[in-house]
Amino acid sequence: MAAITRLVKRASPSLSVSSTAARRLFCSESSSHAPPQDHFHAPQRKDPKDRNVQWVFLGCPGVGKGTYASRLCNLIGVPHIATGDLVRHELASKGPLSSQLSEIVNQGKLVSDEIIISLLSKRLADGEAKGESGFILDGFPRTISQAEILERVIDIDLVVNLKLQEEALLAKCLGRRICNQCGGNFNVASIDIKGENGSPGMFMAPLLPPAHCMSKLITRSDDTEAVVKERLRIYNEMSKPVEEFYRSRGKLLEFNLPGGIPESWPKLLQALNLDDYEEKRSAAA
Ligand SMILES: Nc1ncnc2c1ncn2[C@@H]1O[C@H](COP(=O)(O)OP(=O)(O)O)[C@@H](O)[C@H]1O
Repeated sequence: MAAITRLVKRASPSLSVSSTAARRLFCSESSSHAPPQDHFHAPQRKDPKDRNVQWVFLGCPGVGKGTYASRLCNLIGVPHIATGDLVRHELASKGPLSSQLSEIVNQGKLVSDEIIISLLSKRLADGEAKGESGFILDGFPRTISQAEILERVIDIDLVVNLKLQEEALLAKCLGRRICNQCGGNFNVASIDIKGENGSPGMFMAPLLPPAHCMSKLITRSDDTEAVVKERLRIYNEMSKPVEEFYRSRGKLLEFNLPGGIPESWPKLLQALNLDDYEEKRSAAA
């Protein structure tokens, strides 16, 4: 526990400071035959005191990375950058990549490093132009090669590995709903796992939308049972090793979700040393 506290303190020294914009990554116009890392310009590395946090959220599909990462981003004032959202945005824009992407995503496969890095670089460059500082990355890196490329160009302070009992993951993915008007994320699954043989039970209440979103709910095209199973398989094969990559660098914070948002959110804040963050921030203002 003490080691985790030290890790979190080291990773979030400037949480209460609205720091100046740190230099981020840019998308270069390099040839499509160049190795993926050549799509990044090396950023100027800044002392963590002079910028906001640069965190990564890892975890299986359905674990709730997006939910917790976006709540934390609202709390600490950094952008939530989810590569899945960047891919879906590209798909919806019907741009040159969209037909290629839709086939890959709807089979539950990973998009190539080259495409994902070019989407991420563009997002970071746009953010820098707007004066953003820091981020929480969600869904990237997802392979060892992505982690290595990222490490070459930017400092990651902390990696939060969210974990949930495996039997809940499929149900959580199948229960996901998005409001096609406001873009809000909801979940209609009610999960009630009985504890047995010493393993704890777990209850997760559905996260229902407000009445005005109810008739506008849509399901992601890749949230079908067959595709989710394939995504879970690919996570175990390609993304699980990324946990060890960061564990060996002393950057991994393991967090077992004890239940739904009401049970998990306060505990996550505690684990991140942010439980009294709002009070500290108003005291410092
Ligand atoms: N870092 C990445 N590398 C490769 N493909 C990605 C990456 N991030 C997102 N994708 C693509 O976008 C899809 C949706 O991603 P995401 O919303 O993060 O899904 P999940 O619910 O599986 O975490 C993935 O299945 C994959 O096809």
